[in-house]
Amino acid sequence: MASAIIGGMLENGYQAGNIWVSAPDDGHLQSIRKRFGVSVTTDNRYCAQQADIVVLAVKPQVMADVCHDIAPVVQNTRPLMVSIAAGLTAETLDTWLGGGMPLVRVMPNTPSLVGKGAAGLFANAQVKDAQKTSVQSMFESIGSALWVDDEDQLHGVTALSGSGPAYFFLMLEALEGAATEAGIAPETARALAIQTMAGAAEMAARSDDDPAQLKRNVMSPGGTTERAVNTFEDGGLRQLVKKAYGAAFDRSREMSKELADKQ
Ligand SMILES: NC(=O)C1=CN([C@@H]2O[C@H](COP(=O)(O)OP(=O)(O)OC[C@H]3O[C@@H](n4cnc5c(N)ncnc54)[C@H](O)[C@@H]3O)[C@@H](O)[C@H]2O)C=CC1
Ligand SMILES: O=C(O)[C@@H]1CCC=N1
Repeated sequence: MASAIIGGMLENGYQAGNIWVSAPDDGHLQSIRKRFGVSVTTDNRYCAQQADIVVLAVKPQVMADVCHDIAPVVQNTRPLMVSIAAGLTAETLDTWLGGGMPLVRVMPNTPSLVGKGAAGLFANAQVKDAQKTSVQSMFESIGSALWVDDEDQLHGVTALSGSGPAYFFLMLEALEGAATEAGIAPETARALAIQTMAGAAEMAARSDDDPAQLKRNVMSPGGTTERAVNTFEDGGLRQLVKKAYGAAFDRSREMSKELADKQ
């Protein structure tokens, strides 16, 4: 996710010379330096010390250690902290960082890698408007960025756009599999399925009609689509989507509680 953010920022006029990246593996860092021209270090404290904005992009399970390590530095320099970790609340992160920090939580997604990300953002009370604008333009450089007023809504964003790419990849896998079994060459099945998904998404984004109407426009009475859509409905697709969404939502809440207990 960090590489996606850096790539998007550089393509949109941010200067590589203003970006520092820290990670434990020097080999990995050197490939990032070559790819993006950014400055690199294995020292998280040194990295944090350089910054007006510190983006925390590690896995939730290692976040406590990273925050405790940089807390003395950021308490001194007071940069804006941005976390992209799933589940970890602003309060938990702020506690780990020593308290009183301006902090934005972002839930991005992997299509950020191709500039088509969808991110939900939440700012704590310490964040100034100018800082909100800076974070918003960072994430708009890799897709769309929408604020939520209530941090709890980030669970809903995680279950929607954070995890969402996987739901659509699953649909692609299933469609491609069905078409291949019916005799279409695998590469043709994949190409047609991908283009159909991309085309449908583009139409939904551009059209004044809602998805239900766009769906009806494809369903000729007595035709093939009507038969397939009825099969989805009869098979309980809506209930299944609701259940899967709820499972991701509940897991996000559960992770918040588990991680808040970690010191
Ligand atoms: N993968 C996804 O679809 C999404 C991930 N996220 C969040 O983004 C965060 C990162 O996830 P990914 O990019 O998928 O993981 P990743 O494993 O690809 O990246 C984690 C990075 O952290 C670095 N790292 C590990 N230990 C470190 C330490 N002690 N100090 C500094 N850097 C360290 C690693 O070098 C690695 O580059 C997670 O918190 C996750 O919840 C959020 C939205 C979507
Ligand atoms: O699956 C996860 O926990 C992370 C958060 C959203 C996407 N990947």
